[in-house]
Amino acid sequence: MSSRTVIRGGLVITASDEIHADVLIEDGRVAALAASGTPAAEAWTAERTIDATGKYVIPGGVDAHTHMELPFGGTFASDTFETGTRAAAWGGTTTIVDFAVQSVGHSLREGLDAWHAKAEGNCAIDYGFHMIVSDVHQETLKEMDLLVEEGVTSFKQFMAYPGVFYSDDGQILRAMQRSADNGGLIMMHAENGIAIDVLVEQALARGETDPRYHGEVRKALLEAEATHRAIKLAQVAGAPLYVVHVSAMEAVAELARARDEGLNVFGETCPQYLFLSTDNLAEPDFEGSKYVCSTPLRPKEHQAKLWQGLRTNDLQVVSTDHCPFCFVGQKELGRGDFSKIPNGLPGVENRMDLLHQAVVDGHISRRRWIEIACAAPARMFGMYPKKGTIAPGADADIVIYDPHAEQVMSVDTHHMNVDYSAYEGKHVTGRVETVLSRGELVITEREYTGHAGHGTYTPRSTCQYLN
Ligand SMILES: NC(=O)NCCC(=O)O
Ligand SMILES: [Zn+2]
Ligand SMILES: [Zn+2]
Repeated sequence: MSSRTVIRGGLVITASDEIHADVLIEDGRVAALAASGTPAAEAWTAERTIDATGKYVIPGGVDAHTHMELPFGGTFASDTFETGTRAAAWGGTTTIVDFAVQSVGHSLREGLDAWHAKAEGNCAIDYGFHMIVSDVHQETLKEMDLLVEEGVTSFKQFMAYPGVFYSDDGQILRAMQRSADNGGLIMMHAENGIAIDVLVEQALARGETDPRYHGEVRKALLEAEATHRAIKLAQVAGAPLYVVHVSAMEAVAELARARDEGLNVFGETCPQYLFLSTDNLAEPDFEGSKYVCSTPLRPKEHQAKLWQGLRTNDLQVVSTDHCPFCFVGQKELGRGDFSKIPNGLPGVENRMDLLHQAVVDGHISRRRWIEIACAAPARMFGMYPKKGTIAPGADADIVIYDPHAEQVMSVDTHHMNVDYSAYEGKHVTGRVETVLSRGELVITEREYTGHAGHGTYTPRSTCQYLN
């Protein structure tokens, strides 16, 4: 028995088009689009009709950087796959790509299996995995080939966090050479962690223990240097490179230079770098700890260069790096020593709204909003056009978005499992009203109607964004 839904009267926005169209959904997929009011659209019959008059009809968001339940600094990110994917749906995101972790001394397979076990049966929306590679040796390199074949086509390496996730330049080069052969995409956490650890030690010895020193020791120049080094290593390996959570304007300049040379080098930034700054890190009474993440928040003047990079396509993707830790009991682990504050911010629920606010503020166009939040991440990580657009054959992952609704972001109203909002009190225009995931209603006129276990694992093809 086929099931049909029709969404009528909205403005359908994709990365390439804006059209007043009705959307026909059949068996979880987009079956057809037709201009609203035309005989073709009027002829459609369906079991369910959703009125989207005066609303936007947009692809569900694709958040390609989340860390549900990530072990970090002696604790775990506070959102589970159940709570985190539910919150994502509330915010108009219908696909996440989370990071499975290889621990040192263990195989990629063990890490991936553990992350499958955490996610399976618990997700409200679809999910895929990247693999964090912390221990590069011959077996790991062979396993990378197998993972690419089974749909885990991207690998994160860290130039930061010595002794935990860190890879040295030789390990990075070997993994890049492997990905040049097997089609994988290396995602780089680009900060010079060895130099940063020296600065951390020196700051603490001077008695500089407050959260704001986290931002001071993790210098923009050390992000730029690592970005430059990663680009050169990728060039030597003949591999593409995706730099995650870019926050420094000097790093954007490195990416822009590489792209001008025609290299397959890509960059992601996150809402926290676009909307927050070192002013937040400097908030008194340890409140600054709520804003500790790496790369760190930068002085406000970096924001204009990030917006510019998003407009010029020197940055292609905005993901959240959602990695929430509660203030009470988790961020507090770093009272008296900023280096012990677990790194990460909540945001999986806020991204689509914040980027719509960027449209309202004139930073980006509506289509660029959909490009950087839906289409580009889907293409970058091998899920397009199943995810990231509204077109015949695509999964019916669709958001009905009210562009005129006003909201105030707050811990009192959000759905993430964390005891603060990084955007507390921020007024934004626009709000998610209804969300469909593969044609099923997950949010219905601001009520949660989804369920854990609806979300399925999405194996991915290799990067679809290469020159
Ligand atoms: N970004 C951050 O502070 N925490 C999550 C781990 C990472 O992405 O480096
Ligand atoms: Zn990182
Ligand atoms: Zn991350």
